[in-house]
Amino acid sequence: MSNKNSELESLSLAGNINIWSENQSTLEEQALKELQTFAKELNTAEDGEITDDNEKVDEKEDKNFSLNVESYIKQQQDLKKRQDFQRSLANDTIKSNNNSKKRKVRDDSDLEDKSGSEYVPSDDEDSDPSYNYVDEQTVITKKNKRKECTLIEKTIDDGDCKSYKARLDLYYKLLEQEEESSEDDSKDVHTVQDNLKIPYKIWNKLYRYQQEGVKWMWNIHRKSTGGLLGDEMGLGKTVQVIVFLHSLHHSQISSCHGRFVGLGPTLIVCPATVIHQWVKHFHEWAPEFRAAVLHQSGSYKGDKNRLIKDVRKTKGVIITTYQGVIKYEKYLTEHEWHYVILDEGHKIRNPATKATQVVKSLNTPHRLMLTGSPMQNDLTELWSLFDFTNPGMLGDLKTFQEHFIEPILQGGYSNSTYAQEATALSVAGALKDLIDPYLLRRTKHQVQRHVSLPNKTEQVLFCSLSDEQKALYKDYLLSDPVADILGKGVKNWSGDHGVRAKVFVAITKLRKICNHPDIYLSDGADEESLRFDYKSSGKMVVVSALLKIWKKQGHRVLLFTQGRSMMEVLRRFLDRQGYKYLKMDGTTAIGARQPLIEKFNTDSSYDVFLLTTRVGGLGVNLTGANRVIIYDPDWNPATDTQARERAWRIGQDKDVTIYRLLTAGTIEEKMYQRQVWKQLLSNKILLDPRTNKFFKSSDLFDLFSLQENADNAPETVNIFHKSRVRIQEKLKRKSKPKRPEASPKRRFTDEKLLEMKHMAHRIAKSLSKPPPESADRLELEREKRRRREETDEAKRLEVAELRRYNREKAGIVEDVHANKIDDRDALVGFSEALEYAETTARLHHELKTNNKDLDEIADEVNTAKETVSKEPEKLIKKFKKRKIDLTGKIDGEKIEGLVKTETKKTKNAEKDKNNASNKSGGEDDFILGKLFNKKGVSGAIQHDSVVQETSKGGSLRVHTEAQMRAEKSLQALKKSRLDNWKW
Ligand SMILES: Nc1ncnc2c1ncn2[C@@H]1O[C@H](COP(=O)(O)OP(=O)(O)OP(=O)(O)O)[C@@H](O)[C@H]1O
Repeated sequence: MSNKNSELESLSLAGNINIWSENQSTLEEQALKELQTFAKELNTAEDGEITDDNEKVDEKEDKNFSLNVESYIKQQQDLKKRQDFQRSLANDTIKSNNNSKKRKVRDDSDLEDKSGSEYVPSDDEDSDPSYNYVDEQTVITKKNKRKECTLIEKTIDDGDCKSYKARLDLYYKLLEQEEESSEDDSKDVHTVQDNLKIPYKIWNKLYRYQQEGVKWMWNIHRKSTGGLLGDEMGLGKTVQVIVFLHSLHHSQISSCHGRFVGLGPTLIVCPATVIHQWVKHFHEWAPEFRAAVLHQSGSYKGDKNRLIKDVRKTKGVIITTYQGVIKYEKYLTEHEWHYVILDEGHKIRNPATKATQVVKSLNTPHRLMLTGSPMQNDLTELWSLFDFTNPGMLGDLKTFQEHFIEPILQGGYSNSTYAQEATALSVAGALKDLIDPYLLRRTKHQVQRHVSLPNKTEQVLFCSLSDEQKALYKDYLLSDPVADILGKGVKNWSGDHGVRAKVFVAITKLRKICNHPDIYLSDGADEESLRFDYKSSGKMVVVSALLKIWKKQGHRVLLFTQGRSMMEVLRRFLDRQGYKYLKMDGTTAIGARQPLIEKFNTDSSYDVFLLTTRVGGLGVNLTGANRVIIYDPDWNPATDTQARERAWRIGQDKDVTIYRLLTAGTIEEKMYQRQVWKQLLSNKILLDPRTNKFFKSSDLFDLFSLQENADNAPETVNIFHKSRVRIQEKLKRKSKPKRPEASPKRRFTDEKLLEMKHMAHRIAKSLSKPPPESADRLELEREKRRRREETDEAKRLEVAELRRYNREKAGIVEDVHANKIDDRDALVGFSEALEYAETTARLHHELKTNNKDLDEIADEVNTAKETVSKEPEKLIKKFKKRKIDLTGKIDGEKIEGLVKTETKKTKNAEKDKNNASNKSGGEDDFILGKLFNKKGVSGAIQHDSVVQETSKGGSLRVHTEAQMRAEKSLQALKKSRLDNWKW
């Protein structure tokens, strides 16, 4: 049921929603009945509480996937041979499967989720694998236990002691060989703050910010507190933690009054999908550690309590899931752990769940949490996370709610008063200061210079409803259940379970219609009669177009959807269209997940990986793809963000494009708007307390409406007009060139313009002193030589000045190019300045390289001046046509690139990169153009620029009163800490 609860909670978070309803018990009962059916059919919950039955089936499946220990040892010794064999086997199997396609289609019908339990999001990680189709080559059903999973290989953990020892022997042997052949002294260690020792060969493999991360963990270790490593997804949190643990082990420092020397027994809790990824990382980064999986998919098949004791004795690491801590609570809580580490720690964001309570009760002096999305829906979640890492630091929940959450929320609404806004700013600032020492968060943008990730573009595409969808949507809005919700008088609907259930059911129906009308129609109907034609869904038409183009361009795609029935529709579509794909959702056995991921990453013949957002979107590395489609939005922004980050992370070398699909004018737009609101709230605490407020409070009428003109102007595009993608305008401009309308806004002051012109003149003058009229050829040569002999330093200064100047101009030109500057004077000003600068820079270069003599140069400078004064319009046109980027490049060329000798080396690299990014940008434009033209996309916005908007400094004034309020909040917190002292 917690799936439903989280949905309902999200709904209730949707602002000040007021509805009117009478207690109509029949409808309520009906709604509750539907909910119960959903829960039964779904069989799992958000926090993954699974039934024993599920675990049994899971165990069975996982056993089937396990390789035995002996074969594992052999496998390690002769890995390459086996891989070759498997590759040939793969080819054979693919061939044979192609032949038996017809048979497979018949099997697939067995696999259909007949329950109709969707559209409840399948957010679980350990769902019932009562059927399980690992991929198109591997089909396992309850009825038909046929299995062709020999292709799948999984990392074996160290649960089984024999296999651990065998792995260690092999590792030490390899190490010995390596040390013999290497001239380096690999025993050299790097020392952090006097006593934490890390072998250089590991330390040097870390990126600079990762080294900082290790230092930060060491600092909080020494302070005996906990902390939250909140780096953005894919920056290597797992790696940093493993290196830190390894260095503790290596340093053999005694801690906790001698109870632990080096690293003591450690417990890692993570989502099921990534347990084997952890093992893999341990084997790679700290092979000495015994990393044992406490889960059915682990190699240890005996009594789990024995395993725990055994691993503790060898000071090893136990890796388990959030369900695992519940299941083995008794065993886990009776021991002391040196470290407890929660991966994807936001899983305990709900303070009331069992998993949260159990992990908080574990006995340990050191708690670390890893999550790329520390705050997802609201501030209570942040409290819950810090209540684990630093118990009591944020006081009790009630005090925190009253003194922090309330004032921050109040100031976040667009209809809040100035005083509320100022108070929110102060309180958010105070909260940020409080948590800062215990939260280390680096964004990809911040560490870009270290990791050099490729470009990423992320756009939200607003798709039209098909006629059939539109008719169904309208019908449903006019139906009795919706009339009932909207019609009568319950004000505080979110507190009324009956009404909440009804709202939930109604929203679910609307979401189904948006995804595919047949999913909605299949509720209770005979599915066989439905065709699931892709053309019946506006979004699927867009998916079809995107996949077609990407296939041609050689891009590989992650296709995420929320629920299993939509996944099934997409799967049929991929089958019919002949795409080669893999598939992973809650029904995929845990042990099969990591091998599937590896398979997709390494076998480029797969076009698409079809995933449910919550299972495939969390923690895994899917860099084999460079295109991502998020088919339907989640209420929780972090779920979608996590999904998109699977491809754009360390290890990705291609530019990544992400499209989030929304059906214009419908409930999906409202969901996206809620996402943005939550994201901004999270930014307020984690990034910048001055984050803009923008959101109006929505009401139920707003949720249950259809914006009829959405095909022309989706509401969201209007709200975030600044982030609009102007493809349509570009297209229009292409067909009919138009002079841009003059903007009343002047972007540059007269002084600025004058300054720009003077600067250009000065540069021009200094570079092109005309030769004396009477000078003969010899005189000229002498003059040239004399100038050449000017000190290099002086020349360098000139060049530096030019570069600085040009960089400034490039920014301006970009603004003009993006139509942000339309003022004619400003245009003339900057065109003049740029023309001078460009001409003179070129001439300067030619002067240096002796390509021209001074006479010619003087002539050219004069011509340039004349052009500027006579034909400003021509110049404007010229510069407006040219592509400029902020790094100072025009048409992909650096202006300062004219000074070739100095920039040659970097120039090539820059140019390549630039070409690549232009290429991908061009491809995106091309695709958007196609979609806008024919495929029913009515608008697009840049997602990142929507969520990164922060308010301009001057709009918020911090009042003394607001500061006093923040002070009061802190006092209340201190008092609460004293009252509940536990840290
Ligand atoms: N220093 C490094 N050198 C080489 N590869 C690295 C390094 N750091 C991280 N990686 C690789 O980058 C990828 C992402 O790392 P990891 O899974 O630890 O990220 P994460 O921050 O935990 O992501 P998420 O939040 O999505 O779980 C992995 O494939 C990992 O092996």
